[in-house]
Amino acid sequence: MNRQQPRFRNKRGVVGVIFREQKLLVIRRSLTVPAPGKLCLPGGTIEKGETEEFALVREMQEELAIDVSPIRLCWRSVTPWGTTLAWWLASLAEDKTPVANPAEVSEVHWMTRSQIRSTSNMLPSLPEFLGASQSGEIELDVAF
Ligand SMILES: Nc1nc2c([nH]c(=O)n2[C@H]2C[C@H](O)[C@@H](COP(=O)(O)OP(=O)(O)OP(=O)(O)O)O2)c(=O)[nH]1
Repeated sequence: MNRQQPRFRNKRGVVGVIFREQKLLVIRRSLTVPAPGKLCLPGGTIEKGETEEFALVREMQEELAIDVSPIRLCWRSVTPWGTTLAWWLASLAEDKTPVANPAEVSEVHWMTRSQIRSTSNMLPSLPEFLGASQSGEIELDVAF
């Protein structure tokens, strides 16, 4: 048979790393999306043809109704299910308040490292991110 193998392409995601007063913007996923109720950072799938920065800005708008400015990529990781994630530092104007889009997000919090550590039910990438930033593998622009 002369049929081409379908080309396997892993899903790609982008994650927003956004600080305010040395606290990290964290969300809890809604009950109607994959990984319902898990704590994680805001983000989502990079659509075909999008740059990472464009997907970042779009996802922050969709999930939290905020306009963020991408600063720089700070980490790349791969989930246990094969999604590659681009973690982008981004800034948010001080007078802007994230508002959860309930279709995707059930809670929004600004959290310290220890507050996140003492919370349960999170995506595995979140403690991995904390560990990598603590070990110096990830360089952040704030004390966290
Ligand atoms: N948003 C987000 N996704 C994460 C994190 N860690 C992690 O492994 N993921 C995974 C879960 C999904 O497999 C993938 C994309 O996230 P998602 O579930 O929010 O996006 P989605 O596919 O529903 O796409 P979309 O509708 O939001 O565009 O990345 C994280 O901290 N934040």
